[in-house]
Amino acid sequence: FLQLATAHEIKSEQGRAAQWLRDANDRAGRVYYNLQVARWVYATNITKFNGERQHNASIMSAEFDREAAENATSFAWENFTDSDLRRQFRKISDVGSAALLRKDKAKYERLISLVTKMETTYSEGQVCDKKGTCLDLEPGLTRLMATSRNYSELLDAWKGWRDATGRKIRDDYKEFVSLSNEAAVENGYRDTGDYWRSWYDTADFRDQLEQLYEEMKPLYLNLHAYVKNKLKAKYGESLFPPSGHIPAHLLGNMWAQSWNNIFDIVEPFAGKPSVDVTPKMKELNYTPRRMFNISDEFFTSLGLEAMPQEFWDHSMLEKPTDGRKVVCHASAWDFYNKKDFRIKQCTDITMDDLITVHHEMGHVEYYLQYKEQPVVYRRGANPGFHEAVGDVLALSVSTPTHLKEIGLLDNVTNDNESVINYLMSIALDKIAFIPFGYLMDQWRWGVFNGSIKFEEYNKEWWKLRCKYQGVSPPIHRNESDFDPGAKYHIPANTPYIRYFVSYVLQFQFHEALCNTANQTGPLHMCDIYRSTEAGAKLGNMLKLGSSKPWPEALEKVTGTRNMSANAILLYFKPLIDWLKVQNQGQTITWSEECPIEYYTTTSVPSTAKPANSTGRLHNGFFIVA
Ligand SMILES: CC(=O)N[C@@H](CC(=O)O)C(=O)NC[C@H](CC1(C(=O)N[C@@H](Cc2ccc(O)cc2)C(=O)O)CCCC1)C(=O)O
Ligand SMILES: [Zn+2]
Repeated sequence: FLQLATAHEIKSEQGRAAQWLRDANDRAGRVYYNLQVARWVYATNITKFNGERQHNASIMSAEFDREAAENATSFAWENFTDSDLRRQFRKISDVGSAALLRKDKAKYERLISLVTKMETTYSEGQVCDKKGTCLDLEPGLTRLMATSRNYSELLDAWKGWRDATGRKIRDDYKEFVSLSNEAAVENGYRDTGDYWRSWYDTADFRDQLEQLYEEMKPLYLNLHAYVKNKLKAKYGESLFPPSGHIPAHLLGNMWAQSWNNIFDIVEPFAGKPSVDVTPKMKELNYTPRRMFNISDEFFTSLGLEAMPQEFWDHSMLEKPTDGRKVVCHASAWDFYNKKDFRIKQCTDITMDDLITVHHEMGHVEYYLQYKEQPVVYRRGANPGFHEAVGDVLALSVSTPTHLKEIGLLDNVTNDNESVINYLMSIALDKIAFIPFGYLMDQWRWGVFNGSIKFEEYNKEWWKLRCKYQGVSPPIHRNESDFDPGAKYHIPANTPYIRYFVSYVLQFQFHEALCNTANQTGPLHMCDIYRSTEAGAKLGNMLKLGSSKPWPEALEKVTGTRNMSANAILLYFKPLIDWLKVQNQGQTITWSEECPIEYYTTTSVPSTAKPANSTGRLHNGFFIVA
């Protein structure tokens, strides 16, 4: 047919196809708007009724996607000469899990019901003490993990959270995996992980990730060794397994994924102006609204879009006090009508949450910048780009000079010791995260491709946690536990490698924008505040959405088409050198296997007791006195 077709016929078919696409994009906008509204109503008011409404909206949206993909096949789009039409058709033809709808509607309904059920179990999770006082994850358990310095109190919260969430969704997750894989195969992929990686459109993606991890590993090993020594001094050597791992509940965070909350324990040089502005925020009676205004003002100082009035009118910036159950895990929302954009966050008055505010607002800025694109292109260049935007600005906001400028620091000293203190505070967030950001989807891809069996979900999770993060479970674990399920993104089925990619990209963007802003000092002191040139460079990339391959978007900002760890290593260079001196003569690695015996059954012999321990280590367990 094509050989015979004249250029004229192809041209007229492309004309018809372009018209069909415009119409399909318009209809998609309306369908997705209704889906987002239903999801928002449920996330901000968890009730049975709202859950059913959300479920039905998800079915409608999936039906639309499937039908649009079906109609797209009536065009010979693979042979179009117009590469943009081809790109739009390729994206419309990829329906994701909605492919299962075509094969078996009941299975698709089960798939989305399982995700809603797991995410709801997670969001309703609580830990109650003997007196019946119950703590939610936000703010109660998060504050406890950040501020408690009591080994067994931390352990109770750590174990309690896992009992209240992971353990409860273990079987649901197993069923979810098989349905999700069935959908992926129906959509033309080997398994769900294969589908998720396709969004990066990079042939050797896993090799590139491994390479980036290896380049950053020395920095992590040195930080881990230094922090472990400080924690041993604090809690006592005997509570640390001889294998070299750090018990996972001592790092100031429920998942040991960022360690900034234990800065006071690891601070290199005492007596310097504090880099933790949380006390100052409380002293100045900061409100969530003020935190969001600070972030909004940073974006507009760059010449980027301000949050529209609808954002301020309809966002949920605080945890409701009217008894409503909500999904507190922060999130940013595009309603695909070019007008409604929101953030839902149970904002706490902390530096951590000020960073999160910038992170979420970064998502909304991306939505605002690409809102004129066809709906199929209203995505990040790749998911890592979407996660990097807010964090890039937060790197500037976190500098002592910027914090002083906005009144959160009284005085700034930039002698060498202050610089080390500052870099340590940022490394506890950014470097500590690297192995966690890497291992989350290593585990999930293994589950999806079948190399990690259901009977070993938890064992394989802890093998990765021990190998990459060098943290170990502070209490015996078995296969009734499902510790991955205690991390939001697993029950909520949100992919995670995007954050690892973002932590690499955000330093590449930071370096490039600092050059554009003529910031000539060291990279870690750069603040792009008020640089409209930097803002224009960033904005022009954000406007692309996913309309171009991500290396092209990266090149527009940084001049290179490849991810590179050079920028993050440059940023932390003074700290790396300092840590190497601190760790001289020390072993900075740990034994690969976990310092804990596995009970492959689903119960644990009575001999192994929870560790409210004397600290004596007995075949991997802390035994009762
Ligand atoms: C409708 C919808 O779902 N929208 C998407 C956005 C989109 O795709 O358009 C969305 O809002 N996702 C929520 C998710 C929330 C957070 C998260 O989960 N962060 C990771 C890792 C991390 C931690 C610290 C940090 O500074 C940066 C990353 C974690 O907490 O483990 C919680 C706190 C920060 C970001 C997010 O914003 O990425
Ligand atoms: Zn994000």
